[in-house]
Amino acid sequence: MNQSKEQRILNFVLQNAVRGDPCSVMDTIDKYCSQKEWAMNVGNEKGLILDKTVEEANPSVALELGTYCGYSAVRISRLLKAGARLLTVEFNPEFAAIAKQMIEFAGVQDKVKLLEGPSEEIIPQLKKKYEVDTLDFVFLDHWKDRYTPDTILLQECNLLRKGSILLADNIIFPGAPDFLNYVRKSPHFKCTNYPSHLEYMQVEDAMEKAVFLG
Ligand SMILES: CCCNc1ncnc2c1ncn2[C@@H]1O[C@H](/C=C/CNC(=O)c2cc(-c3ccc(F)cc3)cc(O)c2O)[C@H](C)[C@H]1O
Ligand SMILES: [Mg+2]
Repeated sequence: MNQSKEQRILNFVLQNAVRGDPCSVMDTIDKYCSQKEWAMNVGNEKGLILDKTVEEANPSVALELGTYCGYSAVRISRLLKAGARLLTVEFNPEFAAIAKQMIEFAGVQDKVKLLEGPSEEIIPQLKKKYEVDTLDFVFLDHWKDRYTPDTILLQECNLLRKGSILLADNIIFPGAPDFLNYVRKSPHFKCTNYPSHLEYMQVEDAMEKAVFLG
């Protein structure tokens, strides 16, 4: 059975990156996806915006929706302080298996908990099953039409506190128009837009930061 693109990306990392070195893993994925096969990792340009937002949040507990191959899970978790953790949610078993290997190869497995399943099922379990009080940082990078329902669900589950930082990828391309409308119109969020480019392409994209005001 021939390999998937995601399997080829993982194999390229296993053969070319430095085990235990998150930056080497990120750089190797970016090299493969810019030179050989495009893939929807957040990439290095928007990755820098992600880095700065994670550093601003300095989270004890972070959540990522849409693990895919684990690129942003590695990127986020490398910045976490001792004892801090990232919960990352992926419902496709093949991608979850690839991401798990990517996270372990990068050596960040002690900071990352990969939760396999749909976000709408997992979010309501975070408090009781995963011992979460509130989330300090949330990275939204899953199906774009799920950003809004999951943001509403996070509020309904009391998982956000005054100052919780949400960061959403792909505001322009593929776009998340209903999410943009929702957070910008909501009195409960203070929004900031960060223009950038689509990963590995010269196409406009942007990220949106939405700080929960309580
Ligand atoms: C209903 C279940 C919801 N709950 C869920 N619960 C758990 N996991 C979920 C849920 N919904 C989805 N996932 C997982 O997250 C991942 C999905 C990621 C989606 N990302 C994009 O679609 C995108 C496209 C482009 C793009 C740009 C230009 C192009 F030309 C083409 C594509 C660029 C980008 O940066 C992009 O992030 C993964 C594949 C999928 O299994
Ligand atoms: Mg994305």
